[in-house]
Amino acid sequence: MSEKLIIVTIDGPAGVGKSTVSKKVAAATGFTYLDTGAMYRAVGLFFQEASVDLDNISQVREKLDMIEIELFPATDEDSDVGVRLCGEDVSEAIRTPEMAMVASKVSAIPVVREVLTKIQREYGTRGRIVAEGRDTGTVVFPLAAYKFFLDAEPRERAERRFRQLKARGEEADYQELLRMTIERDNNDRNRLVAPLKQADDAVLIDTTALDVEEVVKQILAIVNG
Ligand SMILES: Nc1ncnc2c1ncn2[C@@H]1O[C@H](COP(=O)(O)OP(=O)(O)OP(=O)(O)O)[C@@H](O)[C@H]1O
Ligand SMILES: Nc1ccn([C@H]2C[C@H](O)[C@@H](COP(=O)(O)O)O2)c(=O)n1
Repeated sequence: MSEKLIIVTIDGPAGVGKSTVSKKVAAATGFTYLDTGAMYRAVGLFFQEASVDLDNISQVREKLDMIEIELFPATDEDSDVGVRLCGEDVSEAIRTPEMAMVASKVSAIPVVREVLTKIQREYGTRGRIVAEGRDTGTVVFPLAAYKFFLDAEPRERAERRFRQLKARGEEADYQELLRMTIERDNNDRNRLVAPLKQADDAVLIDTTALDVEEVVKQILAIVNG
């Protein structure tokens, strides 16, 4: 496969470190980072603000047709990618734990996945992409050159999110974060459409006892061959 078409996928459950690791891998390889979760979060915010009844598929379809999502690069390795929703910068609004739960709910709606997967694949045609999410290696880019599945114990992932929120000076309740992590895992793993699972040809990395740099090093050792 020509180098320009290479895609790297990094999937895994909530709070495992996908975004952090993907940004570092993208920076190290000069690839573009694609945060597919940000798209689901943006759709969740749009639906919440428009009071969309998620069980009303015709209303969901109608509102989906109105959505314009634009991702723009993070200002630095430690910040999240920016997102404009219908022209409005919602980069911070989509990053709350509550919005993560809304995103997890809307991501179970087939037509939402259909629309966002199409957009994600359009990004992929450019090649040299590090895509992270739940289904990037199983559904979005099944022919990706390198696939990784990051995992860690739920308590460790909730602890990581707790430390992340505290470092941002935000209020955080560990027990609530653990509950939300487990709920999101159940939603993402058990939904009928594009459930969270390791692609058969993905490299599994249990990050429970690894730090960020150790995970990035393992990935780059494979990608750089
Ligand atoms: N291997 C690791 N060891 C310790 N901390 C980690 C590790 N990987 C990531 N972290 C930290 O865990 C926190 C959550 O990471 P990140 O936001 O990248 O997770 P995520 O998988 O993208 O989560 P979500 O799917 O909920 O968006 C961050 O503060 C990050 O620095
Ligand atoms: N490829 C993806 C990415 C994300 N989702 C859903 C499931 C997550 O709980 C939610 C938020 O994602 P995050 O920003 O936490 O990675 O969006 C999905 O179904 N498929």
